[in-house]
Order: sequence, then structure tokens, then C-alpha cells
Amino acid sequence: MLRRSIDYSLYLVTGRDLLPNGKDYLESLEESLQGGVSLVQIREKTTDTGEFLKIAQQSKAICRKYNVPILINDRLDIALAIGADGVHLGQTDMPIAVARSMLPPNSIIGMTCNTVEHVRKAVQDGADYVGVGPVWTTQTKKVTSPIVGVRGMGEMLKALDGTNVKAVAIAGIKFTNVLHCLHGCVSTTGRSLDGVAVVSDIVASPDPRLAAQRLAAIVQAFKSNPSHNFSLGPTASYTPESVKASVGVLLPLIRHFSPLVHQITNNVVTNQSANATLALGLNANINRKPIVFDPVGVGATKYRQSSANYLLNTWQATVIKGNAAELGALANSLEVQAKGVDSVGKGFADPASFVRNLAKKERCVVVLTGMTDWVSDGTTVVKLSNGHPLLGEITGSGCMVGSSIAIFCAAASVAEAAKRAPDAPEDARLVRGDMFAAAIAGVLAVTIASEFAAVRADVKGSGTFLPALIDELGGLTPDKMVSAARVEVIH
Ligand SMILES: Nc1ncnc2c1ncn2[C@@H]1O[C@H](COP(=O)(O)OP(=O)(O)O)[C@@H](O)[C@H]1O
Ligand SMILES: Cc1ncsc1CCOP(=O)(O)O
Repeated sequence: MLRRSIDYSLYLVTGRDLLPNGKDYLESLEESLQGGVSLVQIREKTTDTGEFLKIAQQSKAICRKYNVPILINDRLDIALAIGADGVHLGQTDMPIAVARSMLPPNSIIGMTCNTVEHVRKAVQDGADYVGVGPVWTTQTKKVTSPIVGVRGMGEMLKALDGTNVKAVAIAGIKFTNVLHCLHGCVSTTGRSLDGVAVVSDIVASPDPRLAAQRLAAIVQAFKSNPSHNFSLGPTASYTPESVKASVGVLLPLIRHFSPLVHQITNNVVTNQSANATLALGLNANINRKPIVFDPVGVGATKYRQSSANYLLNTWQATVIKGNAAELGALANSLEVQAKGVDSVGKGFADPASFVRNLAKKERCVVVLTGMTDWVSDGTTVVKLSNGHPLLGEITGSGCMVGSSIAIFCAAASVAEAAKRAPDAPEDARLVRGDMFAAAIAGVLAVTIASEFAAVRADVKGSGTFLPALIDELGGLTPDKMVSAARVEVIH
């Protein structure tokens, strides 16, 4: 019997009812194996035993040809009859211990898990792997449990720490979102997925070989070099000097590339705005473009909170930027209070830990604005001490910082794309370029310009400060930014 080192990377769950018109099931299965499917589960929910047995036998012969293990959904009798490599069980199927006692030694047993408790129980019961989800909605199965979402997956993966139990995500995973899935489904302790389980994106394709090939390429790229939170990664040693140098490099790139930034602002709670954000965010993820998310006044109403959560589950933000009240609400922290869209009080007792933890959890760069700005990629924290009190006296200074971050992220990403060879191998970076440095540069542009504006002779107060600020933003140079930047790095 095949076994122990199972490759969970691209786990095909069959679904004969989804085959395109005229496509033969066995032909489709074989092509998907040629494309890189690494594990197969035969799932037949309504087929009679005799027919199920025949299909399982034929499927096994093809899987053996490609040396790929075969599991049977739910039916131990079929698994035993064909000598499958194991079974996949649901929460209401046979208990793992009973299945284990009936199957040959070393059989693989997987369990569907929809909650952290399910995962803990599966580990305790001796599962080899867990199928966690639903990550997204799916047309393939009537799922009765709530959508876990990419952002809920980290807690489930964390429950696997210290065990050898493997994990695959399931539901709604496609070529267009698989990288988002892999990037987002990582626990704060760094545990990532071992693979993805897919039905329709492969089975419903007229070209299952190609469908499997492009999914497998992304999974392999991610597994060989898991993506970091859009920075250069934990091994990059950011220093105040290196951060300032990156800022100096980024400013001319904006002028050189004039990247296009699509901005959706204000009225974030109107349907139109929310739908546009949703659609553009998805396209941005598919095209590896940065997304800057500014959850204005997110704590103010339940609707804003649920909209923000929905958006963050639908696409992966590159940078989340907010004041203390906004980010506190997003992190479900009660430490900071809001007044309308403004933050009140002293802010977080330990802002460095707060931004680091939120960045780790959301798998992106986090910018916490205020008198002092804090930026983290989940590993390094940068404290920025530029700015002027007049920024707090004009409306929209936070929005200006958001726009500035977006333009720097766009420039960094476009510049990286320009450097990339057309035949460069697939990589697993959802956005290319150092988005941590770009977010820092975005904050510094506004806060440094505010310092130059505030001391101008023509500035008498907040009214005259605003146009001066715009002028100073236009007049920024790398030298001005680098010499004025007040940057501390906290590792
Ligand atoms: N009193 C201040 N001193 C220095 N900089 C400030 C001050 N108030 C705000 N800023 C700067 O203005 C920008 C907007 O921050 P903030 O006021 O927190 O945003 P929001 O308008 O979203 O609440 C930040 O980059 C911050 O550094
Ligand atoms: C079998 C199964 N279990 C939970 S969701 C699902 C179907 C996933 O199908 P698809 O990959 O087409 O969304």
C-alpha cells in the first residue's frame, strides 16, 4: 500500500455531476492527475453501492498509474473493498477510532472541521489531516455551517501547533483566489496550509489538466517560499537608515511611473460603494495589485463592522490604515474609544505590540495613525514621529495619509513589475515590492510636508495650512524626506 509521505498540495475531491457536457469522468480524472493533482478523494453522495464500487475501482487504477493516493468519502466498506489509501469522514460520519479499528494499519483518515473545537477533537481522535472550511461560499455543496472565511482559518490552524496533523482548506477555492487563500490562511504562530481541496475549478473545467497545472504551480510556489506580510520578510533587517533610504527611492518612482490609483472614498456604507470596493478588491488581488483599506469609523455601527469584515474576507488587504479607535474596533479591542470617526483618549498602552499583533493576524501591513504613527508588517514595528498638530485640525488628514500610502504602494508594485522578467517563474507573492516601506513612505510624505507647511509665513491657521500642505506635498524631494524623517525601528 502507498503511504506515509502524502502530498496534500492539490487535493482533488471528485464531483461527477459537475463534468462539462460530453467530458468522460475517467478521462477528466486522468488529465487532472497529469496536471498535478497530488491526492484524490472519491466523493459520491447519491450513487448506489454497486456503481460506487465500480467507479472507485476504476479511479484507483488511474490514481495508481500516477502514484497518487486515493481516499474514499465516508464509505468504509468501499474503501476496504478496493484497498484505498484511506477515508475522509464528516462530523456526522463514523468516529475516527471506529474507522481506524476497521481499516488496515497506516490508513489515512481525514476529518471535515468547521470550528476550532472540531479541529481539537480531530487531533485528539488521531486524524491524519483536517479539511478546514468553508473558506468561501460554494455552489458545489449545500454547506450548513457558517463560512469560516480566510480570516477565521488562522485560529483553526493554530490548534494544530505541536501536532503532525496536516490541513487543507476547502470551498470556493479557484485559480483566481488560491493565492489569497494560501496567503491569508496562516495562524499567528506561522502555521500555514499543507494544501487546498478543490472540486469545481478542476472537475467542471473542459481542460482539467490545465486547471490542475495552474493551481498546482501556485501551491508549489507558496510552499517553497511562503509569502510574508508584504514586506521583505522576517529575515530582512530593517534599520532606520534602510527605511529612510527606501523612502528616498520610492518618491521618484511615483513621478516616473505615475501609477493609476483607483480610490473609493467616503460613503463607505452605501451599497454602491461597498459593491465597488468588493469588485475592485477582487480584481486587485487577482492582478496582484496592492489594496489599501481605511475602515473609516468602523466601530461606529454594526453595519460598518460587518461590511469591513465581509470585505476583508473577500479580498486580502495589503495595508490596513486607521486611527486607534478604528483599528481597535477591527481588532475587537475595547481599549480605545471613538467619537464619530475620531479617536479619543490616550490610545493604546502598547501601540507597538498592538500593530504587530494586528498585522500578524490580518496578514498585512498595519498603519496606526495619531500624534505618533506606528507601522508593522507583523514582525518589525516602525515608529514615525513626524507631523504637526495642525493636521489634527483639518478634516481628512487621515484620508490624505491613506491616499498617500496607496500611491506609494502602487509605485513600489509597478516598479517591481517593471523589473520582472516576462519568463520569471511563478512566485507566491500576492503583491510584489516592499509594501512595508511603501506604507511608511506614504505616512512620511504627509507628515513631513505638514512640518514644512506649518512653518511657512503665509500659514496663519488651519485654513491657510491646507493649501500650503498640498503645495509642500508637491514640492517634496527624496532629500527633504530622508533628512526630515524621524524613524525608529522596534524589532
Ligand atoms: N497632533 C499631531 N501632531 C502630529 N501629527 C499629527 C497630529 N495629529 C494628527 N497627526 C498626523 O495626521 C495624520 C492623520 O492622523 P489621524 O488624525 O490619526 O487620522 P484620522 O483623521 O483618520 O483620525 C497622521 O499621519 C498623524 O501623524
Ligand atoms: C466537498 C465539500 N465540502 C465542503 S465544501 C465542498 C465542496 C467544495 O467545492 P468547490 O471546490 O467546487 O467549491
